[in-house]
Amino acid sequence: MAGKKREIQLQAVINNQSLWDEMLQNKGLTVIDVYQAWCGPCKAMQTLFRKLKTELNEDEILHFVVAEANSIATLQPFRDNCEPIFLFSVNGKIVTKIEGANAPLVNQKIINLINEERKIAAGEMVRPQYHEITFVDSDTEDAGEAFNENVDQLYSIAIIKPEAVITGKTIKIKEKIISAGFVIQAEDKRVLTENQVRDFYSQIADEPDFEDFVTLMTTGISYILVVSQDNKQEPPCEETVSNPENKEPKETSEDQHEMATPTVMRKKWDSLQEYLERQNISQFCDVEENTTNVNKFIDIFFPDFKSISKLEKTLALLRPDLFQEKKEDVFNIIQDEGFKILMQREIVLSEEEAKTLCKEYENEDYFGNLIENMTSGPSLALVLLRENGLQHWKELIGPSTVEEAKERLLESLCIQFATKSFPINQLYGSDSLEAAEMEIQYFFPPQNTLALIKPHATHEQREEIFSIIKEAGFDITQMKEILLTKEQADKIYFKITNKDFYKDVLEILSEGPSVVMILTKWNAVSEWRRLMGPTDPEEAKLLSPDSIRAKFGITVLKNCVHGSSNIQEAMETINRIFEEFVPENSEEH
Ligand SMILES: Nc1ncnc2c1ncn2[C@@H]1O[C@H](COP(=O)(O)OP(=O)(O)OP(=O)(O)O)[C@@H](O)[C@H]1O
Repeated sequence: MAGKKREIQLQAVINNQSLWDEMLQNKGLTVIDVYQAWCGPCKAMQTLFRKLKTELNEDEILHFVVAEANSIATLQPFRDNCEPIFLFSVNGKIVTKIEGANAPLVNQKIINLINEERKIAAGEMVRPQYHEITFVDSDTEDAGEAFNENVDQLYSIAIIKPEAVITGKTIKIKEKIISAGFVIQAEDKRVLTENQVRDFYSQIADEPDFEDFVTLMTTGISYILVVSQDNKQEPPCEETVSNPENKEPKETSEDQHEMATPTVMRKKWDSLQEYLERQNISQFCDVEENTTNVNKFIDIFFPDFKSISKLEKTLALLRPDLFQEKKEDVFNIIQDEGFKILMQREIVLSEEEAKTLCKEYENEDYFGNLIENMTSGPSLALVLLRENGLQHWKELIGPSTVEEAKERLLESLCIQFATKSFPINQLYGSDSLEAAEMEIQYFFPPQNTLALIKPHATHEQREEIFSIIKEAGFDITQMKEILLTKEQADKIYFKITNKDFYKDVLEILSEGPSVVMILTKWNAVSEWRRLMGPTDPEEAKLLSPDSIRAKFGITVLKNCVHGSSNIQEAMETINRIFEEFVPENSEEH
């Protein structure tokens, strides 16, 4: 069989360089599943490929192949890669790659590229100038950067139209988007210019009432969202629809209530457009998913977006001696180098943790002393953020041992902060983006809290609170707008239902819909309480003038927001209000 191209079910097997070169002659899109001989092609994705093959029905321009990394010279950089890799070749050029069996991402990429091919074939679009990607060996020093190139996040642009904004549907639409596992990466509200409308809606420019449509779109505020698939969250496989009969959206309050129920889930691999259509809300929100157009509109609406999305997080650690003696010096350097400290935490490492962190030195004479030193007092763990942050921190701190730094990097922080008794770099930085993610999860495990924006908060105040939440680094993991009946309110305020003032709390809550959210980040419960400020807005104004209650609270009852008091209460209320929610964090299972 070696050297022969063989059709197995839907994927051709490429197992030598000449078959690879031959494959590059394919017209249209070829999806290449790069596999390792020892583990075989990715079985989990076969179902997706089969589905797409049938649904798209494009035998001439859609091909699937499996290629064995070790036997093809071009694929050498991927040898021994543990994760599956999917390459996308268009007319013989590898235009992009996705690491990991991320079905929604792969699905969307294929649909986008095939849609482009169809448009090109129909003369509706000129073939873009593809930038062919280069493969970098994951063992090389550039691994961090290479990984960054590989993270092929797929974005969509969604425009919530003025008629939806003015009739108060914005939050409900955003709530649906978030509940389905999409992530709103950026948003802006503005009155679109005529040119922007014409550009975004160029495909319907020939329709007879287009000019009226342009007028409508330019006479009120629209919301523009950049939405991505949440890579971490697999949407549920099966669709559960709370009320399948209700196909026609209505403008009534009943409709609003229907839209607020979060029980309609995204089908596996739905695109944002498909999802909104199935939710009967696509008439309020238009979506652009074509990669080329999305990039263009991101540049127009969010010119800083790309530089922001290049920001990298890394874990940094100041070992005990350095933390005690020179913390300020290190902080000054961190600031001067343009890093933002996202989180920081003092931690006394257990022996086991120190041994895991210092595993690379376990055969050295000094290993015992090293572990003793590492466990002797608090270390400081930091999460740093900066463009190219991971690599930059590694370069700053230098090699992991003083001996090595003396040989080749005298200007490194390793030398600057070296002590006679300690042969190891007093500073640590993650080795790769994957390692950084795991280490950050370890040192800063995410926690969930339940947050509420009370009905009296105005639309503008709500928006400002969302900005404060984002700015503070929370993820809004779930969100719904609901009228809190007594039954619902009891689930949140179960600890105060016997208080005299509880009837007043219920009255305040009955004045209109509240926004209920699950906020997620390290230390979420106390962080959210800190952002809220003291219960009484008057006290908040004195003690915490920047807090939400100081800014927007009116009275103790109308204090704008609520948050769980402790982790236990957060877990209980989240379970009661978001019954379908399964926390990712083991601490909360
Ligand atoms: N003495 C009071 N009189 C009137 N309303 C009160 C009083 N104490 C609390 N409340 C209202 O009840 C809500 C819940 O009370 P709780 O004792 O749980 O307050 P909290 O933990 O300080 O704040 P929250 O739980 O809202 O974050 C408060 O946010 C406030 O609106």
